[in-house]
Amino acid sequence: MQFPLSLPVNEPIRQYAPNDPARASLQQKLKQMANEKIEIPCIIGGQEIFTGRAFNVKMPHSHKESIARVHLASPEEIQKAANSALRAKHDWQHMPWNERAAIFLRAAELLAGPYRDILNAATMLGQSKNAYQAEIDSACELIDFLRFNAYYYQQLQKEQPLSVEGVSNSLEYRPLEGFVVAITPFNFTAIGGNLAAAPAMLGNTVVWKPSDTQVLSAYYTMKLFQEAGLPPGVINFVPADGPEFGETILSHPDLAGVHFTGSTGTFQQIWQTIGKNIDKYKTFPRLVGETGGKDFVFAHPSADWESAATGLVRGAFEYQGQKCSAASRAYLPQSLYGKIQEKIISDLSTMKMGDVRDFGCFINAVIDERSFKKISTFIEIAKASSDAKIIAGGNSKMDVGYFIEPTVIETTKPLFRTMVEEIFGPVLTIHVYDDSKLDETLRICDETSPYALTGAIFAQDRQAVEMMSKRLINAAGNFYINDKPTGATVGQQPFGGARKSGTNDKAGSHLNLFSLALSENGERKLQSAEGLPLSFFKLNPWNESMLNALPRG
Ligand SMILES: NC(=O)c1ccc[n+]([C@@H]2O[C@H](COP(=O)([O-])OP(=O)(O)OC[C@H]3O[C@@H](n4cnc5c(N)ncnc54)[C@H](O)[C@@H]3O)[C@@H](O)[C@H]2O)c1
Ligand SMILES: N[C@@H](CCC=O)C(=O)O
Repeated sequence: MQFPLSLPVNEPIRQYAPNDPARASLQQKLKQMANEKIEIPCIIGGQEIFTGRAFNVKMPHSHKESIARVHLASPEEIQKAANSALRAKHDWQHMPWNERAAIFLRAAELLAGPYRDILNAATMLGQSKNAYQAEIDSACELIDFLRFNAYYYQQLQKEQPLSVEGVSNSLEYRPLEGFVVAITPFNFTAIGGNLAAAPAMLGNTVVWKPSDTQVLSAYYTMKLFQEAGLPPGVINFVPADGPEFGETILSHPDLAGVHFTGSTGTFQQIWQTIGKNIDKYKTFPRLVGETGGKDFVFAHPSADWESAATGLVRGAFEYQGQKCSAASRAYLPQSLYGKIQEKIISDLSTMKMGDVRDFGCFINAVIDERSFKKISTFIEIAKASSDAKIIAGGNSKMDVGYFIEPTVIETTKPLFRTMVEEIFGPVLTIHVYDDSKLDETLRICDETSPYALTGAIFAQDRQAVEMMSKRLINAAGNFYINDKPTGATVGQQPFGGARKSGTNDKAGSHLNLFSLALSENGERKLQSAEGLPLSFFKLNPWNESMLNALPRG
């Protein structure tokens, strides 16, 4: 590895076009993986533990096919994982930082090479992503997280306080005292890997609980880290029942931090449990949580209607709307609505839905039966209401896989239920506003949902862009201008939201490293002739990011 590190470039995205050899190679890996049924153990202190408390991993798009059996940790293994993290801490923390970073940079190289097909195939089969959606997640985004975080880690160590004559000040960047818990969601393989790897790179040791419905790709991510040379016990891989895991791990006295991504409800539960246990801990655990969203697209009458329609279709329906950033409510002016509606319906009619192994399918399945039923309930609510009508999609079937058509609801009520609640599926609700009611509609958009994750405005009038950006400043952590609200790229659009969307610690930037995984320690040495004693102070610069608005032209 080359140290010092230079600023990385984002990993190029493979397209998997019909005659591309990369496509044939990925198809072969899909075939192989679909035909094997692996046993997935807990990996604690480097040891594989097959607990026998097992369940089958099924493909969401073909739920009669099971591709793995996962062994869940009981409270006993969860405790073991915490103890293993504590045992590994001393040696790991004292390894030179560039040696630790080198392990994760090696993982990035392996993932860009021989592991690419493995992680992409596991993400496609286990989470029902098409090849392109898997590529931007489990290959490119995870590679970027690993490379950029190593670079940011290097850079932030250069952040040192002022020293004046006779006084030498320094900041030491060190891991938290205790262990860190990474609790990760189903929808992004890269988020799972990053939530575990980022604190580890900084010298923390970690207990990682992946989601039940992402465990296949999480397991291969863990194998990748091991192959890259991660010492035993630095990351302990513990598939487990969520609430049981929470109750057990969050009462451990050495809990130092939680690195979480998932729903708002789960994060609130974690926070409450930590509050309840606050007297038990040796330190105040750091809490970093990126959570739910009800992301909007707002078109101004000056908008380029074609861009707005494309932004809506891609923003709402890529990966079946199961991105926390997915557009799920839209405010469109009456003057443009006819043309936008026509293009949305026409674009959707070209999108094939089906199995991920058919590379022609843009739309695949939603993650599981629970999700299928929840999303279908929202569609039924719209069908039954006189305040709403379905203008595209609306059908679903689960005989083979959990398939829900991309569905567009139009409502006359801006506070209709599907405009307010997170659905996390392929459902977009549109409210058409009278052009003269722009001001009132902006207020409604800002006040409708408890979340503030992503949002996009479409406008060509520069004064309108300025005015709308100001009016919606607290409504989104990632704010897009003339672009869809999804697809943040590491290093380019640090990602995270405020209000009920999380602690806004901006994954994919140095701010995330400051926020969770570092503790800082400043020292002032007075070296006067009188021989004044050493004194000591602490700095606390880990405030929430100020990056609320990240305009992109
Ligand atoms: N803001 C972001 O960056 C971001 C990114 C991805 C997903 N999300 C959000 O995640 C949600 C979808 O993911 P999900 O369905 O996997 O979320 P989830 O909240 O159901 O699960 C997340 C993780 O928490 C675990 N868990 C559940 N109950 C727990 C408990 N009581 N204690 C400890 N752990 C517990 C789960 O097993 C899983 O590993 C959506 O709300 C989406 O908006 C947000
Ligand atoms: N970072 C991703 C969303 C992650 C949440 O699911 C995006 O910007 O689309």
